[in-house]
Amino acid sequence: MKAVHFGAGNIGRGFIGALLTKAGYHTTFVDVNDALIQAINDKGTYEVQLAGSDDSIQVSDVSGINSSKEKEAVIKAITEADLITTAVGPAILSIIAPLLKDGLALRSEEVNVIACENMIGGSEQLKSYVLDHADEAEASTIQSNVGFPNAAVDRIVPDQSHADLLTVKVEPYFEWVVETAHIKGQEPKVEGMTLVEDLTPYIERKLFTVNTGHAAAAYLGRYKGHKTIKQAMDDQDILTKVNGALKESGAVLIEKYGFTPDEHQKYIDTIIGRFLNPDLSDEVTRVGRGPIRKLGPKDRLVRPASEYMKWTGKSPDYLAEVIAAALFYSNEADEEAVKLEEKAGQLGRLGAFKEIAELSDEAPLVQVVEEKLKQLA
Ligand SMILES: NC(=O)C1=CN([C@@H]2O[C@H](COP(=O)(O)OP(=O)(O)OC[C@H]3O[C@@H](n4cnc5c(N)ncnc54)[C@H](O)[C@@H]3O)[C@@H](O)[C@H]2O)C=CC1
Ligand SMILES: O=P(O)(O)OC[C@H]1O[C@](O)(CO)[C@@H](O)[C@@H]1O
Repeated sequence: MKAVHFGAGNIGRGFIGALLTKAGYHTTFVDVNDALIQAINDKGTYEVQLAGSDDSIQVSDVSGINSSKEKEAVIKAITEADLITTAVGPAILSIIAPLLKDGLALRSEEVNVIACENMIGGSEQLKSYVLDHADEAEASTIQSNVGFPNAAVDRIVPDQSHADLLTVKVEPYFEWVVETAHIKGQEPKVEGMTLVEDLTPYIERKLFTVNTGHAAAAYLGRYKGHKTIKQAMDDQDILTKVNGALKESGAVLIEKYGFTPDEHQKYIDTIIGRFLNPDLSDEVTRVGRGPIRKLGPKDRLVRPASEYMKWTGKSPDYLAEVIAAALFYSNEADEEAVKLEEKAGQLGRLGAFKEIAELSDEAPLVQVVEEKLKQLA
């Protein structure tokens, strides 16, 4: 069996690629990072270290293609693949779409494309980008043959620094949930992949707990000058606020999806334990990366804060403080952080927030964030 995986980064090598290989797939990584691709092809194997133990997994039977240099090779790999996955980041899905379209349009057999990104509806979004580049005949072929099932992926994989470029250290915990609704042909059989009929409760619980809590630690931590998530979480004031933010997002999840308060609290506690893992050094700048995306209307901060107001009628004080801290976020190495600062310079922080979160002056959340901005200023 052959898999093509776009993005040989942290999640690509440390999570999806490792599971695909274990399930018996030869995995071809497609990436634009030449050093990574060369190393994959030179070695044909890499190590995944499990944080907190001496255990590691040797991932073999892998190869790589540099998509900026070898487009025809990528197209060929797509036409031969039994499964296609991505972990490139939400903003890159539109960039890989034209090449993906070229390969998918040549297929006569069914295949599934699973976007493993931190976003709701990632695979469907990728499908729409792919179809944007297809003519009528290509679109018809792709609609008939290609499934784009949505997925949720959860495993903390920090940025890496090892003597071997390919080695990747991951937390032992992982969850990969794929929705069956849009699968074409046979369901993929990958140990560690859970198939569900309705992904919504899984993706929302994950995005609005793991990612909301992580973002809270990152933005509050950065605001107070902490370097890593662990350092931020060891600050009692931040720990209290992260728990507060998760109580607010949790209240919505419990109402909407019927999780019991006890089971949801256990889920939160497990996640807090994961953030405190002493064997993973995760920089607040990695977790806070892309603040404009993270302040978007459907993402991990604004969506739960707005829904908390709607479902409980109460003020989302903790989430609003995290949003305010995010509006103070600064990192000159992060393109979105630079843009956010420019926008805040032009419109003021509240103005920038309204534009990014697509909220009007009258939106109740805007008023709460305004108060929190005054307190942080
Ligand atoms: N790192 C983590 O703990 C987790 C990350 N995710 C999600 O997984 C996705 C990937 O994240 P990471 O692996 O952390 O990022 P990463 O930055 O380590 O990996 C992304 C890879 O995509 C490659 N890439 C960029 N442009 C490309 C293009 N045009 N074609 C092919 N490859 C391209 C990059 O060179 C890089 O190797 C994101 O959506 C992230 O939200 C989800 C769960 C956990
Ligand atoms: O990958 P993103 O969406 O930029 O956000 C970082 C977040 O994603 C993760 O990498 C994995 O869920 C978390 O570590 C963190 O919450």
